[in-house]
Amino acid sequence: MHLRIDDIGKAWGGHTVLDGVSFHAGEGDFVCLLGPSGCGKTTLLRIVAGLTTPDRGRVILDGRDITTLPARERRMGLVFQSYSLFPDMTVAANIGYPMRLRGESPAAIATHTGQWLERVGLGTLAARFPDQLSGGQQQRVALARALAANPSMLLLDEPLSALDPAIRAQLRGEIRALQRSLGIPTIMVTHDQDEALAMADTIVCMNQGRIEQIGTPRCLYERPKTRFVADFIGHANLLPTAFVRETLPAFLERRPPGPDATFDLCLRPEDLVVDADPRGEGVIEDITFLGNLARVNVAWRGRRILAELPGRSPLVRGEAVSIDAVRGAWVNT
Ligand SMILES: Nc1ncnc2c1ncn2[C@@H]1O[C@H](COP(=O)(O)OP(=O)(O)OP(=O)(O)O)[C@@H](O)[C@H]1O
Repeated sequence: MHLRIDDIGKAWGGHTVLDGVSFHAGEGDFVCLLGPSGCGKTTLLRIVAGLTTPDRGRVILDGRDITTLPARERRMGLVFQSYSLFPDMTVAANIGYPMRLRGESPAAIATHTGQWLERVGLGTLAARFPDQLSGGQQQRVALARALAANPSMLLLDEPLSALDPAIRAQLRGEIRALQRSLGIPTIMVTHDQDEALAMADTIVCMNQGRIEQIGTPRCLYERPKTRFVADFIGHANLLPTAFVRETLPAFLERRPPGPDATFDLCLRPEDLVVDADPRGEGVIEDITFLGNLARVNVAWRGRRILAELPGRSPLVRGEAVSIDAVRGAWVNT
């Protein structure tokens, strides 16, 4: 299966929500639509699902234009933030529901339901009702129900955001492992950058209805193209070129910015080297010991820099330091 989104536009009541959005999801890809609240992620997912009609552009699945195809004919598995299970059906009946719709025999439904229950780790809970399950268990049921319909794609809208952090982290891994074993192309909406970095093969980073950048998690973190991406994914210390020229001349010589544009240097907290130095121009404002690393705020010529230093840093608050950068990315502003 291969999905191509081509130049999608959508407005609600004269307000543009999506403006020329294009990307593709290949065989087995896990794509995250990442961006702040209101940037159009859910609208885009609903357009893929066939629940919202775009004003312009096309949705192409395996070479076939499905832009106007009704949702029920698209065979897409959907999981939303709210669990949306049938409250008066047991776990087994919820999972078996799409198979019943397809007219499978009771024996086949029982066998397949059992297999799905095992796959999502709920083998012992088949007879329970949704209100007797934790949030994480309910999302596993929702996932199994979506997959039991044998969908061509899996579409997930903030499936983990109602769960507490420990379950969330565990389910991230489980969803990814299941998705990989099935090889089913998946699009997940999230506003959580950690979730996108941990789960995605490809991140589509959106801002105000447009795509800012598409790439692997590593690419977006290491080489953000815009200020928005640098700020939205991870922590970014953004330094204007003139400031870099004065403070990090050796770095500037090694890694000059490109021509004919305005650039800031994006330094991630772990890109910095901070050393005790009585003649240094930085001052440690604050230091937090985190076991395997120390997080420090440094006042540096009127700026505030966040650095993460490996190991058990001997630096103390108020100490003078010198600052250097081991790597960094130039970001167009
Ligand atoms: N059915 C609708 N009618 C009118 N406006 C809508 C409708 N659906 C979405 N919008 C508006 O479109 C914009 C984008 O909404 P959308 O839900 O796609 O964003 P989002 O990035 O998923 O945000 P969130 O993470 O908050 O859900 C918002 O301003 C929203 O109010």
